[in-house]
Amino acid sequence: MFRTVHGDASSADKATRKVGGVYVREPVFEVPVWWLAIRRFFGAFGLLGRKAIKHPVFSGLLVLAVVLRVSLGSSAFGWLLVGVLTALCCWAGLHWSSFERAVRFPIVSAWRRWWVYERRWHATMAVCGLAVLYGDLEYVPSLRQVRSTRFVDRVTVDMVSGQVPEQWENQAPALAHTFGALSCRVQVVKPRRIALEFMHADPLTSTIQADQLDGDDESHAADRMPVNLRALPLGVCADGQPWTLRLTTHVLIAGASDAGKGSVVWALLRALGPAIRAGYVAPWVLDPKGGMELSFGEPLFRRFEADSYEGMARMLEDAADLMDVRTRRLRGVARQHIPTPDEPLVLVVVDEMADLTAYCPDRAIRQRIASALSRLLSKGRAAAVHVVAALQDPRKDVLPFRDLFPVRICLRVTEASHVDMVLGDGARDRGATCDLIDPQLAGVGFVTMAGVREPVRVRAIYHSDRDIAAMVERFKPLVLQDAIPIQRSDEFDGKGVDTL
Ligand SMILES: Nc1ncnc2c1ncn2[C@@H]1O[C@H](COP(=O)(O)OP(=O)(O)OP(=O)(O)O)[C@@H](O)[C@H]1O
Repeated sequence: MFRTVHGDASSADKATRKVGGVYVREPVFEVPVWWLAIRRFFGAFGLLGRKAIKHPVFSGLLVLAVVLRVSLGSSAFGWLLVGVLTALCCWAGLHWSSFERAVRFPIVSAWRRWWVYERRWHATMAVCGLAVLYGDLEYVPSLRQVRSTRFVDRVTVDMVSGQVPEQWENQAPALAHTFGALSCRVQVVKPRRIALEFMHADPLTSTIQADQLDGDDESHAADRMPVNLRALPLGVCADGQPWTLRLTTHVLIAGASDAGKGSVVWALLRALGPAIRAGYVAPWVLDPKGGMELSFGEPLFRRFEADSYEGMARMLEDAADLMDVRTRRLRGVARQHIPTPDEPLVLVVVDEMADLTAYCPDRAIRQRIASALSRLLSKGRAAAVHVVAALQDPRKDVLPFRDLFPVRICLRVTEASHVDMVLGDGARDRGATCDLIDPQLAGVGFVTMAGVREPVRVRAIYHSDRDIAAMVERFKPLVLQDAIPIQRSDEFDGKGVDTL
């Protein structure tokens, strides 16, 4: 292999290097200075050319500007520039979000790539032990792409051979500090490629207002579900993107007192608002805390029980029976019940689950509740009978069925051990530090999301009493349907139906 060596290094001693434990003396050629100058000159052109190809939009605009300047002359070109700037300002004023996506973010990305990352890349990789030495050559992970948004820089990196994402996860705090970010998260894009998400501003420190994510589209056709159950907007993720929930199964919301569990429930009810109004979703609500939290929303609910444990046990049994009836009807016909106004999705909302499963003083009722809940949680999904339960204490003796909730949201908890109980083993080690959430940040928590290895930090929309009153007025059902026909599962004979 030939290397360029300079000055003193051209002496025979310095041209000696160690390869695989053996010292090798390489040949040294004397090269005239004029040849080196020519090589440098053309080398610089080559570099420029490569940069131009790498950034085609920027180089295209530059070429266009030069061509226009030459063909139009300076004053016409000046007016053209003023026109373009005015058009950009109008665009920004009229539709800021599209302007940000198309103009601001690409410019910010290019700037941050150069100023924040590229300048310090090599040194940072070396200092953090992410550059690999092989023989006397140093292999540095290559920085492929930087995409900046308002809160996050997503830096795509090709790892060098022999590296695994865990090495980068171990260095994530050091990388965050070096590049001046609040945190760094490592995501695997594909084998050998990862994305580092540097959060440089936290969108979750301010309260998310009810109208901030108001994407309700009430112009849907009357003959289909007016909301997307696979992406119900509940709040904002730490990268500034909307936090959406897939309501195709049961959901557990865990968090200490005042952690903001109520705000998640209200955000969910609001996201379902158009479907509640049109009758596609029927909330059956149990508020064992005496109706303090959820009674405001009573006009939205098909059934509401806040006073008696007996009534709550009865409601859960009814839901389980309804589920059984639907399951029998679906057998051999379909694998999933499609909600309609006549056969709506039943959303069983329980404000404090421990009140029913652990603190209810009547043992017989507790057993009825446990039996109905375990039936619902093990089978309710296909029959579109979903349970959404809030819970303060996630220990197994308080909620023995917590593993039957496929979707789990963990807000602030009082003990580190609670995090893995809610989100699953290893969730806290992967970054879900729910026990460290600032008590001032009610509604902030972590969720696991499909396709993302690490738990995602989120904050729920906050609904004030006035927002809730407006929501109730806006989404109360158009037709008062106070009954869902139910056949008791133990009496099912395929004939008549009871009506509750
Ligand atoms: N998403 C949020 N954003 C901002 N503030 C919030 C949010 N959620 C709740 N809060 C604030 O925290 C307080 C407690 O919230 P909430 O009643 O929802 O908590 P909780 O977890 O249901 O408590 P508990 O279990 O004691 O009923 C609210 O009164 C409100 O002031």
